[in-house]
Amino acid sequence: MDTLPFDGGRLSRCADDLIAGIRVLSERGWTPATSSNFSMRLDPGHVAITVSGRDKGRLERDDIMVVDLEGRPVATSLRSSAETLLHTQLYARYPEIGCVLHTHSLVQTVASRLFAGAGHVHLEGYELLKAFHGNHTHEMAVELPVLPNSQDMPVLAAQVDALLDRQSMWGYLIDGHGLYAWGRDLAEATRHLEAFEFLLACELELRKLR
Ligand SMILES: CSCCC(=O)C(=O)COP(=O)(O)O
Ligand SMILES: [Zn+2]
Repeated sequence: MDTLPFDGGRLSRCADDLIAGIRVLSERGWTPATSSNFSMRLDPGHVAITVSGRDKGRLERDDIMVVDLEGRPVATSLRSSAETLLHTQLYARYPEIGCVLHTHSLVQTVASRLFAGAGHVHLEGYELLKAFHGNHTHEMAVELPVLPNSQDMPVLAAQVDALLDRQSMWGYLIDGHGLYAWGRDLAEATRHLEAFEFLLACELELRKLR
């Protein structure tokens, strides 16, 4: 019997953790209509990622597969997320990244439309900015980029790479699409995702009141 090029036990543990975390996000309504995709680093060269087209609120172990850092399936005939390249480009670029989360919440999608013209959402003055790794005060600003949407993943990935060449960041919006957020592990990526969601909701509320 051939041996797998990754640790099967680690895959099972990652899949279980990922599925439990995704279920919480899905129960909040952040993964409508099979949207969204999620991944976790297995080892320096392999990533566990959701299979394309699955209902992300009802994932089972078989809905998580393995790809290499170029997004090629490993030891499976399943098709990984259509947006796999947006995950693997982050793992390939930053060895410290351990988890990438992508959701399509109402708040994220509305905000992406509203701020697409500006190209970013300016987040400043919020205590919750301290939720982002490396931030220690509310007296700072975070620019959350908003990229034009595309069905061409290499085009989108090139836009993300160009941004990462200029600024350090923990996430970005795609216009009319959703949010990508990441972190060193599942807990940190989830915290970043939740912080972006909350801060975007604040910005939308402020728009209504002004
Ligand atoms: C039905 S949502 C359209 C695709 C998308 O944006 C998404 O997040 C889910 O795609 P996947 O291939 O990862 O299921
Ligand atoms: Zn998507």
